[in-house]
Amino acid sequence: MSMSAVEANFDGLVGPTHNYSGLSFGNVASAKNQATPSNPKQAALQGLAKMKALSDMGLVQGILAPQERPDIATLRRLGFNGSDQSVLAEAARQAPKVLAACCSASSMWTANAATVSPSADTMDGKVHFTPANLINKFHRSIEHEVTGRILTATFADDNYFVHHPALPSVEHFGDEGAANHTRFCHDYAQPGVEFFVFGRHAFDGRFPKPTTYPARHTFEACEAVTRLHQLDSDKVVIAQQNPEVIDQGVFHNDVIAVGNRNVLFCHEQAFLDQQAVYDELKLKLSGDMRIIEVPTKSVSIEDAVTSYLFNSQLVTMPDGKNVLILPEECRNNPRVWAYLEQLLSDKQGIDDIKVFDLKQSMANGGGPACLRLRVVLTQPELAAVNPSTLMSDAVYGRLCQWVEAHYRDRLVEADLADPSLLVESRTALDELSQILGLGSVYPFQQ
Ligand SMILES: N=C(N)NCCC[C@H](NC(=O)CCC(=O)O)C(=O)O
Repeated sequence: MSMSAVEANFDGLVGPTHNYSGLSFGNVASAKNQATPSNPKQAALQGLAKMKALSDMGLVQGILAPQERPDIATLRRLGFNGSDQSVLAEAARQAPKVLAACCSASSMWTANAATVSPSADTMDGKVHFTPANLINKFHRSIEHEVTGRILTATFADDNYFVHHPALPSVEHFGDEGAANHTRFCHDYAQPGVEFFVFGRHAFDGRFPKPTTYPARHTFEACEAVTRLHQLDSDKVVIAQQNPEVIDQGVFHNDVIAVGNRNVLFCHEQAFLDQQAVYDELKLKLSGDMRIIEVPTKSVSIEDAVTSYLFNSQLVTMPDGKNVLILPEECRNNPRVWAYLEQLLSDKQGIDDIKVFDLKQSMANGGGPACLRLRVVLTQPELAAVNPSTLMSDAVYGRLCQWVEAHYRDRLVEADLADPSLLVESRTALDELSQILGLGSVYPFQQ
């Protein structure tokens, strides 16, 4: 049986409470931009413009809804009570940082929504999803339940899709999802090699770990997901990230490496035992595997972290050309830009680049690749996806209108306690769940 398959990108729509609260220790941009006023409207429109552009390039583009924020249900679990207004007011008075965490729009970075294994790789021939528990950061650890509901409403048909609950929410199984997962293949429809990257071992003290910043993702989480997704261990590579670069702000592997099909584009300091990682990938993929390694002398770790060169999307156009989708910060860094010009003229396997303005997301450490969850789908699987979640001219127009109608263009921390922001957000999300045909996925709708 021959079957064709495509890689779809499901981007997170930025929610109405997008703000800069400095919540992510180890993420340099998040710390640096704490207390800067944000522009949720611009953030959402920048994200939508990228989605529309990729859809116009002939790629399959999906949309994942944001979460309900402020998260009143979580604030109630933490002991705030009374009316929703008094929950907000008391949280703002007693614990403003907890309130900020319960207002983060961080679910926009859907590279952290889940790990996804295409049906060609799994024993039961279904697409498997495991939402990431994101246990290392409180504001992100409260995402996975609703993420699971949104994924289930998007990929609903259980003939094709399997949804697992998140791993146990303890640091031993810290799981950051697809930000630390890449799938290599020769053809999307054929079995591929799934590449999992972790920051530290939880149960084995023999291995190095970072000393300044946290390693969010564990080896044990990677192994658990490979079991849940029924992957063939001959087609799985699990590698440790270089702890020294985590300590320089590389909080996810997708800040230092990106891969697609048979191409791996990464920095020379990305992995702990770099050559062994390459060897195992080459052995398990078999056939042509292309590794484009960027040396420190061309691009330092600091330049990689500030420009987000590796947080690019590496996409294959319908004509087979490989294109890097980059944030504007790459063009603003002369060393990174010179490297990119060289890369294109060397013809090493990347044929073109496209640059996007994603400043609102970038200021919280989220580049083009953070904003998308990749889902490889066969034609029948694609036909089974909730059609309202797929980008089109009509959906784009409708969503831009929706953002214009409901979003503010300025938000500072003090605004998070504003009871009208809660009303605005719920009104917007209620309408959005209808536009995207999701049913009742939010706590306020239950
Ligand atoms: N690399 C990938 N795939 N994702 C980027 C996630 C950025 C996110 N930032 C934040 O959550 C900052 C929120 C704040 O500080 O307000 C994080 O650190 O988890």
